[in-house]
Amino acid sequence: NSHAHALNTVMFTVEIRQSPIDIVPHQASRDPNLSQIVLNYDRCTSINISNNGHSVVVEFDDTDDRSVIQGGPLDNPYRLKQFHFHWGEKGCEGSEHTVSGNSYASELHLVHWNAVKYKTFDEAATAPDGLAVLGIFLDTGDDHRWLHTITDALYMVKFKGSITDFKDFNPKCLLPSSLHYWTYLGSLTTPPLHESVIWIVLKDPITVSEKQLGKFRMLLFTGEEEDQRLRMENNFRPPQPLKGRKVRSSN
Ligand SMILES: Cc1cc(=S)c(O)co1
Ligand SMILES: [Zn+2]
Repeated sequence: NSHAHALNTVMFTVEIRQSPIDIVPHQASRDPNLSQIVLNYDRCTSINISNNGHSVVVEFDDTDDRSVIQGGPLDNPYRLKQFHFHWGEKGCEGSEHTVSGNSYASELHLVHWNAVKYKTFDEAATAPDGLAVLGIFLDTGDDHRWLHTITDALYMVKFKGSITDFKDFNPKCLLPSSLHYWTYLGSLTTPPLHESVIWIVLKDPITVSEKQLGKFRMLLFTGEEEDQRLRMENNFRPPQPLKGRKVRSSN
């Protein structure tokens, strides 16, 4: 009898540019050719806020170049698609990138995609120069005067799969005073971990209060219909091997 030979080829992806990483400032090379980054968010259109079971996400209208990031390591403008956060269960950890081994309480990711070279976000998300993610550290201290707009809406997206309108929010209010940054080539930090991200991590954190951060920890990983309720916390990936990559520093 004939043997059915299944041609099951096993595919291995070689992971050489994974994120996040530990950033060691004095090992980063100051690159005079690195211009400042420019954020043109004034005409941004926020649409909704949702809980996707990994984080809380605010999405934007990315059908044209109304809100883009450019300059720095980027060859062309990248369109703002969404922003989301990563956080811990207590103040001392929660960020994804670390600085000389030190974590911040949380990290905000503003996700942009290269609409000049690629037709859709999904196509860009698998290309080596497809995405540009701006990372901003959150430190704990005083209340952040604008973050309450987001934390006041979190009760509406407590459960995985929940979504609600979230209009007229401009994330420019979440930026620190300085746009000095580190940049390196990396990946998404959640599955499918595509190696498609040009990372731009701001050196200066913003400050938010423990009370405001605590509201993120009331979110759930689980859906309303599930009997198990799992608090959404520690949704951060630990630092990954640098594998010889160079981190550059803006002036
Ligand atoms: C697209 C995207 C980017 C990041 S950094 C994330 O955590 C999830 O999805
Ligand atoms: Zn992220």
